[in-house]
Amino acid sequence: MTGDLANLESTIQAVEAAGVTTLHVDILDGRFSPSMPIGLETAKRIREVTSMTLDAHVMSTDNDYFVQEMLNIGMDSVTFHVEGTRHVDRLLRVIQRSGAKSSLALNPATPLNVLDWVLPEVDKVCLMLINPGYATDASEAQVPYALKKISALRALLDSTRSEVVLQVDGRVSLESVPSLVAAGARDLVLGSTSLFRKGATLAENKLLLDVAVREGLDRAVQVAA
Ligand SMILES: O=C(CO)[C@H](O)[C@H](O)COP(=O)(O)O
Repeated sequence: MTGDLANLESTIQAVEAAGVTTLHVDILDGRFSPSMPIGLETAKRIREVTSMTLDAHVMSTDNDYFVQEMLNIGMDSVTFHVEGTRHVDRLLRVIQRSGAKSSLALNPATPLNVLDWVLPEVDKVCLMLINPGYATDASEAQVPYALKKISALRALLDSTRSEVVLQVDGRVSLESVPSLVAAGARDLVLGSTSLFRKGATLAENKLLLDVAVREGLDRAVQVAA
């Protein structure tokens, strides 16, 4: 949703040329939160024009419907929010049966204990660091407890030797990447303040991001030692 929505195909090509391998596709229904950047037909076209891995992030009040649509389109992984999903366990199984990777997203204020019973059932957890759907609202800032929440989930995953991927989404800025990675994030959704940061090309931003990730991983090793 932070790419050039009027020139999506060329934006996708530029992202791929910069060396990014996964495209995060934000699907909002305008009701879960008040924005609707990409419709189903656009999502289908994205699948047709790229062979990149597609990571669909469904933010809707009707997850049964939108998750199934994402699977029909051929998304490689599908994330949905626990908030507003009546049958979380069942929907995870629908995704697993399709062969796609399953992922749960948590709004900033949602406690980690909603994961208690389903953590072994997911491939990935997406921690929202802003309120979902408000990426184009400049006043929407990363929540101040982002690092604490990431560290808490990292500790939980490490304590059970879990291989569930810890993704973070929302104002993942070039400056914050080392701290986010050091805290335990391993999958970064790169938007307006990182890959699409103004004043530099996508390729330049990607190179800087690679350095920032390395710094974060080094810091994580130092803390563990
Ligand atoms: O899920 C999202 C919004 O709901 C976006 O993926 C996310 O906000 C990325 O945008 P930015 O990095 O610019 O905040």
